[in-house]
Amino acid sequence: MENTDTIAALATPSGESAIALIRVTGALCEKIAMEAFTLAKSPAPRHASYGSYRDLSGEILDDVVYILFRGPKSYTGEDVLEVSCHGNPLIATRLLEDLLARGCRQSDPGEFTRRAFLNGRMDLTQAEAVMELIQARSDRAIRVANKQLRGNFGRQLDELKMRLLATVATIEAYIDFPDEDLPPEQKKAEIEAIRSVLAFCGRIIDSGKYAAFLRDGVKTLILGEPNAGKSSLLNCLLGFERAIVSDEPGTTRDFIRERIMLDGYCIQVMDTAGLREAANGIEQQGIRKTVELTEEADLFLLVIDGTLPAPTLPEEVSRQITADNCILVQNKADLGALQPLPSPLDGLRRVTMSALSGTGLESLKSAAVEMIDAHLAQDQDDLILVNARHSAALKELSECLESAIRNFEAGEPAEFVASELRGAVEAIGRVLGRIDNEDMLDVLFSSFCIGK
Ligand SMILES: Nc1nc2c(c(=O)[nH]1)N(C=O)[C@@H](CNc1ccc(C(=O)N[C@@H](CCC(=O)O)C(=O)O)cc1)CN2
Ligand SMILES: Nc1nc2c(ncn2[C@@H]2O[C@H](COP(=O)(O)OP(=O)(O)OP(=O)(O)O)[C@@H](O)[C@H]2O)c(=O)[nH]1
Ligand SMILES: [Mg+2]
Repeated sequence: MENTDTIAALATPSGESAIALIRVTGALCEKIAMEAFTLAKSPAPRHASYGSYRDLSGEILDDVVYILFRGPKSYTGEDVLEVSCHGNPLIATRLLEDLLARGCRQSDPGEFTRRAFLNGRMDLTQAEAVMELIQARSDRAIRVANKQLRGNFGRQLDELKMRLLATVATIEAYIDFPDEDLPPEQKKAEIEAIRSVLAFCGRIIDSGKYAAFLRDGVKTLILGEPNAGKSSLLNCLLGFERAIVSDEPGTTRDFIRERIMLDGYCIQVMDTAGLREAANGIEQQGIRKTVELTEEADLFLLVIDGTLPAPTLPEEVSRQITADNCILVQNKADLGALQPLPSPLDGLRRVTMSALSGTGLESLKSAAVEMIDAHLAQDQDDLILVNARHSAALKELSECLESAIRNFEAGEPAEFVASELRGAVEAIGRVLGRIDNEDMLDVLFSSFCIGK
């Protein structure tokens, strides 16, 4: 086996805490446990024991709880020793130093999970899900990462692989009989089968957009004329006074970004400079930035002062707005009679509210969640946290499949089509982690925390 050395790391954040956990994995675990806890025989596997940890000089460092997992029934698939000490960073550091003195090496980032992967405990999509889970910023992101950690994506890819291999088998069965061709009916069915794999692949690639929502939050831009109450709305959504509010038009110049949670979604809300033509100098720069931001926004909250005639939006902005991605917030409803809406604004979903008093805020929140559910989020059940590595491999896979379909239809030799499909099967294998490239693993696992 390539990983024979024993590695150790603090698995909990450094700093004062109730308990700190140090994890060790590799061949030395059992020996270390017996020596540090002065045991006559090996501790029962997967059994929590209380004991005094003595360093190499025999001094007691702390009274701890420890567990020895015997490989392969452990997180990494090798022997694992976990030591929970009192959560003083000085104690944890001394324990770790003693483990190093006993022959362990400080682990690299992600090295425990890398070993779990290399020892066949999980495929690469599951290893990636571990990191997604740790970094998830919303309940929904956690739910999706958890599914992926349980092997959801891997199973879907396996299914695609089986379907392609079935087609390869059918095609190859005819290679041995040069005088016989695949019957046209069957050829059609096989091409259909490849097409359905291709479509599935396309859906996974497309869901990358939603994966980005889960990772970074739905990018939501608060837009509108100066003084409409955009900054008041931001403050109202956040529940604290984040942005400066004043009755002077042109108050907000630089955009302000904050995160909120709405029904398990992470929302990245941005308050922007009010749009108007008369502006100059710094305000004009702020407006240019607002227009730039509209290009990458997922959702718009268009705020208007409901008591004034509705504004006309700059063309670059109105181009980005549709009934599927924009909520019209008719603000200042507390001031009484609201002006009628001109077209095309009357086609937008509308919420009447007062950012000053908070009336209508709940309707705005539910309208936003409904819009995300209906138009932005898709296929939530089978969702995958698509990353750049997956997209690249899936695009390669799609190209193999497209080319196989083309050549199959053009009547190219069966061997040729079959070999292209085998190429596609290999591309699936690469997503799962059957890879020939250590460097790629280095890059992937280096983004993990130490001790994970
Ligand atoms: N103390 C502790 N808590 C932890 C972890 C850990 O490593 N240690 N984990 C680390 O991320 C997560 C849990 N993941 C784990 C995954 C597999 C095994 C394990 O021992 N698997 C064995 C036995 C399975 C069984 O008994 O059903 C196996 O798969 O063979 C342990 C933890 C979160 N909490
Ligand atoms: N009555 C009433 N006043 C409001 C409401 N919302 C905002 N205002 C007032 O409208 C003025 C402008 O509010 P802001 O939130 O600063 O407006 P803005 O859209 O951010 O303005 P700029 O940053 O200049 O583009 C302030 O005096 C607010 O107190 C509301 O719902 N009702
Ligand atoms: Mg403002």
